Amino acid sequence: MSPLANRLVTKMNGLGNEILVVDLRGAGFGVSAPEARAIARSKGLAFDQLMALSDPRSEGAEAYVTILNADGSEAGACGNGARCVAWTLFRDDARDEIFIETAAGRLACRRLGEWRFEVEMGAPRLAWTDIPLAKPTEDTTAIDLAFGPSGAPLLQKPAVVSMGNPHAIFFVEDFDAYDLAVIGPALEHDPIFPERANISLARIVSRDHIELKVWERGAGLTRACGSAACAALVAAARKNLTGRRATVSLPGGDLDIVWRESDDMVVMAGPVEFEFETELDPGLFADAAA
Ligand SMILES: N[C@H](CCC[C@H](N)C(=O)O)C(=O)O
Repeated sequence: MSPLANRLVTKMNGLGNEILVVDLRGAGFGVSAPEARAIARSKGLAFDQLMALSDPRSEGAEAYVTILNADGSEAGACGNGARCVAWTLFRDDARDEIFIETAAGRLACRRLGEWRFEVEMGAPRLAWTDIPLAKPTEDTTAIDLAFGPSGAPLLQKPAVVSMGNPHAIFFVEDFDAYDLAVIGPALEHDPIFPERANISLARIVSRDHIELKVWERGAGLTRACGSAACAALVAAARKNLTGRRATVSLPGGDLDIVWRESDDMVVMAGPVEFEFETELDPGLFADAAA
């Protein structure tokens, strides 16, 4: 019998961020970008990110998680997706803490409730080489990037943070003055970002509350982005606009983010929603399973 027989595709969302989870552990291989798109196409499923689970690569982890964006590109981090993966793993596990592995490293996931999870997203990477940027930049809280007419740019000097994936955050007063559907793709592909970038607009509501809108690399405008929420809190704290803990309100809802002083860890807590499960078509992996 194919190692892919009787496997499921789980459709979930994290605050409206559309997530597919595919558990391929024990199949002996992961899922490639074309296969991810084939899975979604075969089921007529739209997704922002697909989280493909394969066998863990280190002791004590439940799975290695490959994160694929809607455009097939691979992402190093996905906060909303990590919470959805945690829900699928905790279903059959009585523990309250498990570990998953991603390209960004080993993430601790904790159950806070039946539909609420916390993920330790790792320490922020703040050096220009780690974002990465294409040119040496001393101050990553305000980089040399602008959008709009050179004489009077509409937006300029974003902060940049990597959570295992690149984020640029512009702090603005009035969201309605900017069309992120136009600005996002222009800046996602700006040559300053050799690996492209997720582009966010952040509005400081108070010292512990940020409003955020995100244009996601490889996925476009989404209802929420967990790694962007983490990046925005880190950037705001670095610029002394907030403390090291804030509620981040995205179009899809709120995430609670803390940037721990003791170990530099960024911790994200938020809800997940289960939508449905459907059979995975082994035929999509014909060459890999052969
Ligand atoms: N939605 C995800 C972020 C995916 C990031 C992806 N767009 C990239 O970095 O390429 C989240 O909740 O963190």
